[in-house]
Amino acid sequence: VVFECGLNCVCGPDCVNRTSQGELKYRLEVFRTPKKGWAVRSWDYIPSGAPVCEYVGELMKTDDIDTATENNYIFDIDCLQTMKGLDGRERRMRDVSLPTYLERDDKTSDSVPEFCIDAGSTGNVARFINHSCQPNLFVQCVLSTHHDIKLARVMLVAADNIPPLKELSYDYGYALDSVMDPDGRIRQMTCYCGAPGCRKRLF
Ligand SMILES: C[S@@+](CC[C@H](N)C(=O)[O-])C[C@H]1O[C@@H](n2cnc3c(N)ncnc32)[C@H](O)[C@@H]1O
Repeated sequence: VVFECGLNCVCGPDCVNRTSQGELKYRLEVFRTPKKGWAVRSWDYIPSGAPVCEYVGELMKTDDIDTATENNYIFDIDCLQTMKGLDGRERRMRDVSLPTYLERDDKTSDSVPEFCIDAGSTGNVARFINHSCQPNLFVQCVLSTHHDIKLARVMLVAADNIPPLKELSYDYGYALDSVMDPDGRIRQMTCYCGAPGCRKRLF
């Protein structure tokens, strides 16, 4: 998690610890793909490590999402699960020692994200960024005005130097067979990311 200055800090908007805040720095274009619907690319070169855009939408309790209606624009705020190694977006933190308040325990209440961002009816360009099994963006949780990790802001950050017009993508982080329809049947979605090591399915 990145801690940035925010509304409660006495520094101003020019503070260097507000890297992910402010306007979009790159000219992003939404374009149509043959198999994945809409997608996003940048007209500008994006250097590795640069924050590209925030995933913006309506903050919702995950339990309040209507699962009967298809909505492709839900982003689970799974920073806590990722850090605790609870089937989060990536399991890279598993062998890293965590602060005691994050130590893994058996409480199942923390095993699923409590909140999500629903960009179905309102959002920004981030809602059109597709999944790739070999992505050029990564998900970075950011805390600024508060320190509640369950409500962290979600930034998409360049994982590589990205040349102009290359499609932007991040790993949606689904475990295979983890998505069910309202009747409890496993849903599957074919992945068309085209990466050499493609897992062939989003979920
Ligand atoms: C957040 S939206 C991304 C924008 C979407 N392509 C659109 O046209 O609005 C997520 C949806 O895009 C599609 N999608 C994203 N990445 C994909 C991929 N690698 N292969 C196939 N479909 C993908 C799936 O339909 C997915 O549910």
